Amino acid sequence: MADDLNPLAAALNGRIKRTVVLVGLMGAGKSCVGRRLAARLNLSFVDADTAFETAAGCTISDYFARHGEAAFREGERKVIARLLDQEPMILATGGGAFIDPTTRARILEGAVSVWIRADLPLLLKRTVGRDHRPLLKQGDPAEILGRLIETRHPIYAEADIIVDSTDEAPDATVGRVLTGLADHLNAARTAGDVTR
Ligand SMILES: Nc1ncnc2c1ncn2[C@@H]1O[C@H](COP(=O)(O)OP(=O)(O)O)[C@@H](O)[C@H]1O
Ligand SMILES: O=C(O)C1=C[C@@H](OP(=O)(O)O)[C@@H](O)[C@H](O)C1
Ligand SMILES: [Mg+2]
Repeated sequence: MADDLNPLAAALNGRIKRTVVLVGLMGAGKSCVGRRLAARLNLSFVDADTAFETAAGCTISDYFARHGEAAFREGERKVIARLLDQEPMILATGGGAFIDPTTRARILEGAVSVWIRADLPLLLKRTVGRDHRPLLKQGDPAEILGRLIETRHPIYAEADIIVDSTDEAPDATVGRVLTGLADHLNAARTAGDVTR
């Protein structure tokens, strides 16, 4: 129930000193959960994909078609570096952002990272019929996502916090992120890390 989240969010009031970066595969729910999480924590929400599209003046699909994936990755890296220099916020990244070694190093050094983890059936269910993800149009989405699970999951596992997204309402995942953040900050405090 949504109201159960209030005490969890209240316990984090004033304790978020670094941007919280959501990572994970397409369809995991980073954008959806990130927006709700930000509202709960009274922090601003930015979706790195939207920020990229604003900077580029076109959709990610159009950008891929015109300039290719490598150019997108370069722009994505710059957009996220700029966002990480701003005041703490909730930042939903696109699924490939944390895979870039430079972006990953910056996130691990200066932010709190949360992997929103979901299994293949759920990722498929949430991405089917949506046509704004160019990578999923390059073949069979199940095969593509299956391959990305193999290559990317070990990298997402480097995140500070791991939260499972299940076939429940988005607020169930928001609650797990809030709990994960509280545990993470408590552990950092116990370890004497006052920067977190
Ligand atoms: N429990 C849930 N958590 C997150 N997203 C959900 C959930 N249930 C349905 N969705 C839907 O799944 C779709 C994909 O989510 P999105 O946030 O765009 O994923 P991502 O940004 O990780 O690619 C959205 O349409 C969202 O509304
Ligand atoms: O996984 C990826 O490489 C991508 C994920 C997308 O974002 P979402 O994960 O929010 O769908 C978007 O950045 C682009 O289509 C590439
Ligand atoms: Mg997204």
